Amino acid sequence: MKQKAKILILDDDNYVLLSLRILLEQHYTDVRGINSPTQLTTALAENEFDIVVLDMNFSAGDTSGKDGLKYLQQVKDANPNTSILLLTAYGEINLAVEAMRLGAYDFLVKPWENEKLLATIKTAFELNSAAKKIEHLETEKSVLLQELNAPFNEIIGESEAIKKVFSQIEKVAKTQANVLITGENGTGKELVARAIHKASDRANDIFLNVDMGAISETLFESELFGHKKGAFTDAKADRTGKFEAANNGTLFLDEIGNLPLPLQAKLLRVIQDQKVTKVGDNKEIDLNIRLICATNANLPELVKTEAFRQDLLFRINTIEIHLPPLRERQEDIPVLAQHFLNIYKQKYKKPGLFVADYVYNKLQKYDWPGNIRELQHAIERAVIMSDGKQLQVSDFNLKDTNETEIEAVDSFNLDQIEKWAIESAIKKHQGNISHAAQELGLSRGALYRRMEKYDL
Ligand SMILES: Nc1ncnc2c1ncn2[C@@H]1O[C@H](COP(=O)(O)OP(=O)(O)OP(=O)(O)O)[C@@H](O)[C@H]1O
Repeated sequence: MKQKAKILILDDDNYVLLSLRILLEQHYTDVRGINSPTQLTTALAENEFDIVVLDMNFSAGDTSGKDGLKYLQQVKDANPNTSILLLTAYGEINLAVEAMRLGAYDFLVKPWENEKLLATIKTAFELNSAAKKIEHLETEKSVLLQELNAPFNEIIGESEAIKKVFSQIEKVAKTQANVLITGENGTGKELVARAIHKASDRANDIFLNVDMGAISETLFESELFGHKKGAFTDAKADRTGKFEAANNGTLFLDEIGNLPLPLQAKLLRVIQDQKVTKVGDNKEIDLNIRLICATNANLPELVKTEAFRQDLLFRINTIEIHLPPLRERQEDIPVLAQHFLNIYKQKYKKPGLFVADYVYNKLQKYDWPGNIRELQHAIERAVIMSDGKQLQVSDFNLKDTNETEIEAVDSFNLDQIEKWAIESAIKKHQGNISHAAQELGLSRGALYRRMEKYDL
């Protein structure tokens, strides 16, 4: 079968042109010939050639090869990815060197041997295709990296706690230190790991996330270290392990506290040696990996009960970054809520939606056991379910606090009674301020002023 390739031959000898075309057309789908350099500009403008076969000498009697070098440059300028094969009757080595320096793929002396010419063109074409594939993968990679940098990868927060985390990220990113990120589920541990990677010298390499809790004990070595075909019954082909795949980049081992003790020993060895060996192989692969681990467990406590190896803990926690739960950084709740609201307003095409201050107050009082992930989901759900312009507390479907009954007043303090009446009216009308104001006999503005006064 013919190879799908576009080849151009430029030679002022019509006999050479014809024989080359007949030869190459047997192997390639699109072969064109031109016998004058004056046709070169148009040919290059109209086509993207994979290969150009170029004569070196055009003006009769000129053997300096200068013409060939000039046209070589023209082809390169038109498309730097085209492979150029030069032909000359006078095989001068210094001319060949000069041509290669200017970017020619190879150089053949006339009269050529057909087999050699075909072999040269075949290799040039294969290299050219590989280069295109790499270029394509590079583009794909940069698109993926851009996606990773999308809104969900921005760390939002204004609290002292998150400012401390920002400063820790900045200090640690450029080093090679192993980092342990601790915090409850949904506090942003993975986000912080990605931020360290993005700010490190490895930013243009891979960030590979492995959930240690999700890997079965039997497949652990094969998944992490890889295996050779035939290493065990199900090993039908060679497999690259996560460590090898993350080489030169950052490996993020999430839920490291869930790793059973025997596997901790295996992991420790690889981290210590910075080398990995595939199951069923005896070749060692050198590793150059930035390791970031995360856990929601208290590892020192697990060390005390001998559920986690102390030596492994020392290896992974050169620097420790702790993410406090959201309930301990309430100042972040309104900015985070606003951030997610902006994202979901756009996603669900509800541009006018907003959240009143008193709703933010409620969100701040809720304890968010699922942390930022729970807040994010609550906002998404609220945006989907809302039909008006304003999100109400009831849209958030908050467990506990939303259902909490407003305690009845047990005093005759007028302020307390007024606060109670306002809270009750708002609750009765499910956060609809106009209706609550009407019931209370107040204007909307007056009700807002009182809500502010009582911090509702
Ligand atoms: N400070 C923040 N700013 C913006 N988004 C955040 C922030 N922290 C967390 N998120 C978002 O909350 C969600 C949960 O974060 P992430 O997965 O990083 O948490 P985690 O601690 O790794 O959770 P788990 O322990 O369950 O794996 C993600 O969608 C993340 O983008």
